[in-house]
Amino acid sequence: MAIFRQISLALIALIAAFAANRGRDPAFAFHALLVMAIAATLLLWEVKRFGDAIEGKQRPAVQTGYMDGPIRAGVIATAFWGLAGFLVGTFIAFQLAFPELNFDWSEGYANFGRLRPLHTSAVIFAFGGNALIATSFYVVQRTCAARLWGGNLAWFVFWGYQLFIVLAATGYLLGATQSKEYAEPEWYVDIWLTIVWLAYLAIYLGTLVKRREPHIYVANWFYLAFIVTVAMLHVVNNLSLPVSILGSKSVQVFAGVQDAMTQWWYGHNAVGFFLTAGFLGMMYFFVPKQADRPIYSYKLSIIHFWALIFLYIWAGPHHLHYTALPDWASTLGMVFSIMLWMPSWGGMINGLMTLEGAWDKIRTDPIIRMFVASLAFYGMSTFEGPMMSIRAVNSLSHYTDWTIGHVHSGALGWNGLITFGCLYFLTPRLWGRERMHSTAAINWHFWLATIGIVLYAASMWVSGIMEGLMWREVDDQGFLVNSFADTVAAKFPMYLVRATGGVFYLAGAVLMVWNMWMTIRGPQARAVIVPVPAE
Ligand code: HEM
Ligand code: HEM
Ligand SMILES: [Cu+2]
Repeated sequence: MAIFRQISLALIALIAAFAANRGRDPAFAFHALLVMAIAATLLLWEVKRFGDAIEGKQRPAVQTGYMDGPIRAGVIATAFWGLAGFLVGTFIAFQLAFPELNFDWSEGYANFGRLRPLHTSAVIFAFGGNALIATSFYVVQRTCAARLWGGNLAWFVFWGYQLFIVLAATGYLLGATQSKEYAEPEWYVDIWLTIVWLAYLAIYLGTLVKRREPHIYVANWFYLAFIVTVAMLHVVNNLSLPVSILGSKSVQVFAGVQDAMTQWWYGHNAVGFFLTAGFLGMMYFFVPKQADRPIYSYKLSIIHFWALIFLYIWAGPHHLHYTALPDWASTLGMVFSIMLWMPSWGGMINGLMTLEGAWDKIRTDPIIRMFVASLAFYGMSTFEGPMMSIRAVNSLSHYTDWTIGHVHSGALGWNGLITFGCLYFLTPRLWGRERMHSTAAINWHFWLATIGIVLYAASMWVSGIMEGLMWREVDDQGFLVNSFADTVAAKFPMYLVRATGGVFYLAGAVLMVWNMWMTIRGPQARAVIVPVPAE
């Protein structure tokens, strides 16, 4: 086996070296070099291990308890990419307020157009994705009373996913993009992600199959729906033909309005299954755990699960109102979006009511407070979304900052806060510490993040509705009153407020990373935590 691995690594390094030499554009050549360097390093490491094994230097792997190594790595990666993504978000927020920040010397690498997809991918896929993979590995083992299936395959998923992130991010900076929002990476990066994702699915299913608990806890349903659906969305939306096997550019197999519809079927369900179903999986495990209460209603969780899965898939056309899309499709998207309000609030109510009998914890436990605020923002953005999907409302909100505000009340409020709560839950447990280093710092983080979100959302509502109304304004002769540049100038104060919100949010995250660092460095808890078969 070892010799087989070494031969494969050597072959990969060789092919990558050839591709780097013949690559047609800088992004492709750089990525080939990167893959070559990684394969060569792994090869050296393999050879060294091989030598150590022969000399009998290797210690036997610890085979007790759960497989928590990749989860610890995932917790660190989540915090790291979170910081990177928020930092870039704050920087592009300042770029929108002060265009001079698009420096001449960084034109073509760090101008707004290149950094914006870097931000969206960093926060959604790197921060959110690592949080989902790490928590899902934690939850599936605890609720199935089984170690992860596939052994070191979990490490392959962790490192393979980080490689995907680095390929995507450096690709954007070097100008490789297929120009599909939230699906910018080019063909070879997509193929790599497909391989990693199928391994992730195999681990998850394998662990469920070998479970020692007869019952499959509902959190696993949500995680599984997320993994399966994202695989399907990713493959279909990225069907494209490379122009050359030695270049990054590719051409979509769909054209025109079919391409647009496929893209927003993907884009909307990335929200529905990546940013919602997966995060609901988190909610169903970590909220009851932290509150020390059973979930409010198991029946409700099953009903809203199936309703959510069935309705989300049809709502994509609300991103394409008033386009070449046929009216019936646009109406269909609108109707399903409005119906979607009910299962969304079903989830929120189930999470919030789990605190029944433990409401006092909102006052005393800052982690619970984060979960509650997160659910409140989930409720808010899933009320706003159905409203914005109504064609008449969308004719005002579309293309404006209202959409940006909607995105971030969901992203910063719901996804961000629940992830922070989970990181605070996991860090002491995974490193065998009694508790987080500083509870006061968690409290501060909560307030900094909340103020940041409020500044962000409020400024974008004002600026969005203002610019929407300014675009529509006509004089008594029917001529437009405002030029486009007028609306941009009018938005300046709101852009400042939004960027300030970003600084608050980022500051909270810095505090969290410090707190995690101090916890991990701190003394081991006296009573060593013994793994419990099923929680
Ligand atoms: C410090 C925190 C953050 C700041 C300051 C920030 C700022 C920004 C800015 C300035 C834009 C571009 C808006 C435009 O083009 O007009 C943007 C877009 C976006 N951000 Fe953030 N962001 C932050 C955190 C996040 C997080 C945590 C997520 C997701 C989990 C997120 C997801 C997105 C998405 C999806 C878009 C694209 C929106 C669209 O095209 O409609 N952001 N962000
Ligand atoms: C019932 C639930 C929801 C519905 C019906 C809904 C509906 C909508 C609508 C109508 C738009 C504006 C489309 C446009 O005018 O271009 C939109 C944009 C968006 N929403 Fe939601 N939303 C929901 C929940 C959420 C949540 C919870 C999040 C984040 C966690 C989210 C993230 C986004 C993003 C990222 C966009 C911007 C897409 C783009 O780049 O243009 N949505 N949503
Ligand atoms: Cu949508």
